Formats: sequence, C-alpha cells, structure tokens
Amino acid sequence: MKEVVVATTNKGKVAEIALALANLPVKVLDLSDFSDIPEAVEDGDSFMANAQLKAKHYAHHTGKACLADDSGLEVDALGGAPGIYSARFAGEDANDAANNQKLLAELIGVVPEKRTARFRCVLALADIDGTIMTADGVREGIIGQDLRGLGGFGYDPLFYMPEMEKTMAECSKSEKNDISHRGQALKIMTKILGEYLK
Ligand SMILES: O=c1nc[nH]c2c1ncn2[C@H]1C[C@H](O)[C@@H](COP(=O)(O)OP(=O)(O)OP(=O)(O)O)O1
Ligand SMILES: [Mg+2]
Repeated sequence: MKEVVVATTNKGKVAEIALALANLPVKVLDLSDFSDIPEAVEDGDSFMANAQLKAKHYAHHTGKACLADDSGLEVDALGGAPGIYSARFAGEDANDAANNQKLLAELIGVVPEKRTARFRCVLALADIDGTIMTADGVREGIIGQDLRGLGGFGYDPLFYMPEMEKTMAECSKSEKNDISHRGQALKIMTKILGEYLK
C-alpha cells in the first residue's frame, strides 16, 4: 500500500486530515514517525506557495509522498490580516491562546457586523518523483467577542458561524470536516488522491 505522510507540525491538523484520509487505500504516517526532520521555513508569499514548499520540503526529508497544509484567518476589519502570518500573529513563538488574545484586542470596539472573517486552507501533496497536486477551501464566519468551545485548535473558539449558531470549536472533528475550509480542501484532495492511487 502506498504511504502518505501528513506533513504538518500541528496536531490539530493531523487529526482532521487523518480522519479524512481514513477511507483511502493508503497507509497514513505523520511527522512523529520520523526523527530529526528540520521544520520547513515558511517564507512563501501565499498559502499556495507555503503549502507547496512545505510538501516538497517534507517529501525531500522523509523520502515519501507528503501532504502539507497552509492555512490561516483573514479578518476584514484588519485588512485581511493575519492571513499567511496567522501562526505568528502575536509573535514568532506565539501559541493559540496568545494569538486569540491579540485578535480580540485588535477588534475591541468593532461591532459584530464588521467582524467578518474567513479561514483559508491550501493542501499540497508532493510525491518523490516531483508530482505536486493542490486543493483549496474557504469558510466564512464572524469573529466572536469571547472564546467559545473546547474542540479544534487555533482560532476556532473565536470563529462563530451564524447559520450554525456556534463556533468552530463547538463542532466535533467530523462536523468540522463537513463544513470547514480544510474539510472542503480535503474533499477535493481525497478525490485527486483516489485517482492518483489507481
Ligand atoms: O481550522 C483552523 N482552525 C483554527 N485556526 C486555524 C485553522 N486552520 C489554520 N488556523 C490557524 C492556526 C495557525 O495560527 C495558522 C496556521 O498556520 P500554518 O503555518 O498553516 O500551520 P502550523 O504552523 O500550525 O503548522 P504547519 O505549518 O506545520 O502545518 O492558522
Ligand atoms: Mg506553520
């Protein structure tokens, strides 16, 4: 069976991606199955560029097909920030809690109607022969006034979806995959991968 490495340092992403790949005829590995792999330097100028450079970087270091994810949050009231800098919003080694606090602070005084935002995700699969395949997804929402929910990761507790009357962090993993930016990209990628494996 072909092996695919879920090539991300983010455990939340690993769980969501592995769930979506579970029905494919592939053996799913992740970076914890390897040692001494240097972290990719994300110096691309777009989600697409970063997803591709991460997939190629990890394929080079593992010698296996690698599926990477670059994603982030665009907030309209902040001119689209933090965007590709979402992981480093509150500083180079920022964690999710610090990023969420920074986001709330930046939006003090901004009314709900002006708190529109979207998550974007680009997935890239790089095989060792140089084949590269990509898929993307987007999910619209509103930045809440406080943290709600314990699921997911990153900005999920602040990402409120009016039609669902809850935040992304109040969704189960499979529910999140049904409606999220990453879930959308994963639907496309699993189709592409299914064909590629034939
Ligand atoms: O579904 C999501 N729910 C909440 N927050 C999310 C989501 N998807 C991305 N995000 C946020 C988290 C992080 O602040 C940034 C991704 O940064 P990004 O560089 O792509 O990922 P990362 O550094 O955590 O792991 P890695 O690069 O190894 O895949 O956007
Ligand atoms: Mg990263």
